Amino acid sequence: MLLLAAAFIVAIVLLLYMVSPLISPKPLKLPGAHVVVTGGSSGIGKCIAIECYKQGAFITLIARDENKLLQTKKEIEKYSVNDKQVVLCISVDVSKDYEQVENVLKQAQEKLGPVDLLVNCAGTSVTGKFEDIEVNSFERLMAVNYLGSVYPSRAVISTMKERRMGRIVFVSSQAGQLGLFGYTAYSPTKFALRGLAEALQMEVKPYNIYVTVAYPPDTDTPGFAEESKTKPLETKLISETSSVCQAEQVARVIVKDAIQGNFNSSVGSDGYMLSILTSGMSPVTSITEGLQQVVCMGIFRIVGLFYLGSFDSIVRRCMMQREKSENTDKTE
Ligand SMILES: NC(=O)C1=CN([C@@H]2O[C@H](COP(=O)(O)OP(=O)(O)OC[C@H]3O[C@@H](n4cnc5c(N)ncnc54)[C@H](OP(=O)(O)O)[C@@H]3O)[C@@H](O)[C@H]2O)C=CC1
Ligand SMILES: CCCCCCCCCCCCCCCC(=O)[C@@H](N)CO
Repeated sequence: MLLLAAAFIVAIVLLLYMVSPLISPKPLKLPGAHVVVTGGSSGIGKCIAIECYKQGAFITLIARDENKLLQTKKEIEKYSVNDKQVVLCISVDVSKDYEQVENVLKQAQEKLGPVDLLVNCAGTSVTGKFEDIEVNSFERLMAVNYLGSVYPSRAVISTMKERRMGRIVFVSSQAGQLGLFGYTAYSPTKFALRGLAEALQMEVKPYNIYVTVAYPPDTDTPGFAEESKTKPLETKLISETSSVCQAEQVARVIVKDAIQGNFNSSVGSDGYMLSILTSGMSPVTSITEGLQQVVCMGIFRIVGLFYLGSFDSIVRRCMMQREKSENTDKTE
């Protein structure tokens, strides 16, 4: 009986591997490709641009601050691998006006050709307790992190469909896979990207277009330094569960997954577990990935419950500490 079951499983796995070419895309060739990186003037976006440039791509950087853009352009150009390579800078707010975004992307495509890979990395964060976060921050974060990824993607998708090729990356966050203390304004914007990515991927797969969602952990960047200035103690302690990554490392993983057309992109062992655990009904891009999800999801849920328990106890401890110090303040 056991033997029969084992034989059955082996047969299924073999069958799956036989159909695997149907679901695994052909890798994108970066040499000569046009890569657009929003948020390309700083942090993770900058490192993604450098990584692609090192592999021979032509780059368009998009961000608001012109000086930062020019400075980054110079920095990237140090890594050129041939003398034809170009770094184009475009100063625009990706979250304000769709027509403006569409226009600048049209200009970029006139100069450097149709976009082969769009990386939506422009984003920002605000942390704090729900009642302390200003109401307009909820709107602003949704505009920058979510709509700021919708607009550039919407502007390039028709050409990608016509060419029957293209890659789109959405940079979400581990905070887009689980909700944590302090991230009531930020997390929903990153969860939203996942919904967008799943729906879009189903639409464009027959056109040979592949979508990647990246879920980076805390990463050492100017944005992270800014965020840390006002982060609640709870958020800090919870985040310390996993260590801070280098932007170069995160960028390398994202570029590799985008080239391969992987739907999911994660860094580190926590990232791996979270991605398996939260894979839900997301598309699968390799048989091995699917099998890992089937086998590990239950076990990782158990691991996750322990993490959640420790997060709850951090929150409770901080609350008691605060109440205690408020009481001593009163009696003094
Ligand atoms: N660092 C981290 O710990 C993590 C970051 N992430 C995500 O990765 C992405 C990059 O983060 P990080 O490298 O830390 O960020 P940085 O703050 O270092 O860089 C953000 C980039 O986005 C640009 N940008 C911001 N707002 C806009 C806008 N409205 N229009 C156009 N460009 C804009 C900035 O340029 P300018 O201000 O000139 O416009 C800058 O180039 C974000 O989406 C973030 O949420 C995810 C997980 C962890
Ligand atoms: C099996 C389950 C394992 C669970 C492990 C959970 C670890 C949680 C740590 C979360 C850190 C939050 C990252 C947010 C980063 C971010 O987006 C901001 N820094 C942006 O600036």
